[in-house]
Amino acid sequence: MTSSTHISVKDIGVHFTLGRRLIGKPPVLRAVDGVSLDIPKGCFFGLVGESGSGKTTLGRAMLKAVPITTGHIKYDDGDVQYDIATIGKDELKDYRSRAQLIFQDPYAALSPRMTVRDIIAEPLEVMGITKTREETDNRVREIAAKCRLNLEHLRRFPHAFSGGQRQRISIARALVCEPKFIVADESVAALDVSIQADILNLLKQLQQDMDITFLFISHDLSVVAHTCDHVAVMYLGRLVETAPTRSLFNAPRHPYTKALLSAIPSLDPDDAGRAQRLSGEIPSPANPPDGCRFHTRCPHAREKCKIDVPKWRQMADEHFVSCHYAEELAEASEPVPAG
Ligand SMILES: Nc1ncnc2c1ncn2[C@@H]1O[C@H](COP(=O)(O)OP(=O)(O)OP(=O)(O)O)[C@@H](O)[C@H]1O
Repeated sequence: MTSSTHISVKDIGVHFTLGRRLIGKPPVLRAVDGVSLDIPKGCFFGLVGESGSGKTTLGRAMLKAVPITTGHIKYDDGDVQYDIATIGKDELKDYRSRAQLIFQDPYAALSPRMTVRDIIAEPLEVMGITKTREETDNRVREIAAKCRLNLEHLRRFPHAFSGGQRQRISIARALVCEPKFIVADESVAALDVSIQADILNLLKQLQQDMDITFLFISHDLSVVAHTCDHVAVMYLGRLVETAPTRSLFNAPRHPYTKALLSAIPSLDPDDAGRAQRLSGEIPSPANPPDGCRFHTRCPHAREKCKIDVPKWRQMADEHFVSCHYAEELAEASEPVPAG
């Protein structure tokens, strides 16, 4: 972990035990299975993959919101250093004020019986960050203004607001304690495209103004292209590729990344026939394929892919991939313009 690394994830596993068995061990679902990655300070770091690939579970592990089965997560914001996997109760309380989650669904996340002022103020009060009502109100007004909410909004209840406005309330609540690290889980997925752009711009602005490190989870690569500095691609509990956004979009190395990129709708009619559609469903993480986990859906899979787990290899500056045939396949890739 270098001094500019904010979060360093080393070989993290999150395993869920499924049901009970009278005889023998119950089945185990490895939602995250040996993931390592570094998120630099101030980075807007994207995590992408299909539904069920383990993105939410990995994000929650970084917030210590799910039990971590194996590995370590080193957190260093310059003031404190913690290992999130083994963090104690008192340190966890402090960590909760430094690391926050922005939820996917702005409709479900906000209590309908609380005013917007109280929704935003709650984390300050729960963590004991402010001592007087005046102090709390000042902090609430300050963050509300940054999130483009006005004083009139603060007196109302969430049902009076549109999806985009509710997401701004969720963001204000997540940022009121001035966190250093944010996990934004599909934070724009439930919104109309025009509102999505508005919220993404707001998140980027806040990230720069407040010097926050972001883990931005999305299944939508077109959103990631315009927002993130660096991207990790996840498949069935493991990372298959990580790279700076431009490098990932211009020279994708893993067949899974290529398939995700080619599924982005293009305005160019000449591109219509080029999509390498992903065939089949993602297998269950309770019973993953041997060898390369993607081999059952990979158009380039060979015998080796069914047997040997591919090594994590560096292909270019900060560009890593786990595919036996990444060099060969790279030559056949079609660049996709990044944002
Ligand atoms: N508490 C749990 N108990 C058992 N299995 C779980 C639990 N939480 C998640 N899973 C399983 O772990 C796997 C990964 O789920 P996860 O939600 O992390 O994926 P995801 O990539 O974020 O997908 P989505 O975009 O649909 O949220 C899935 O198979 C899911 O069913």
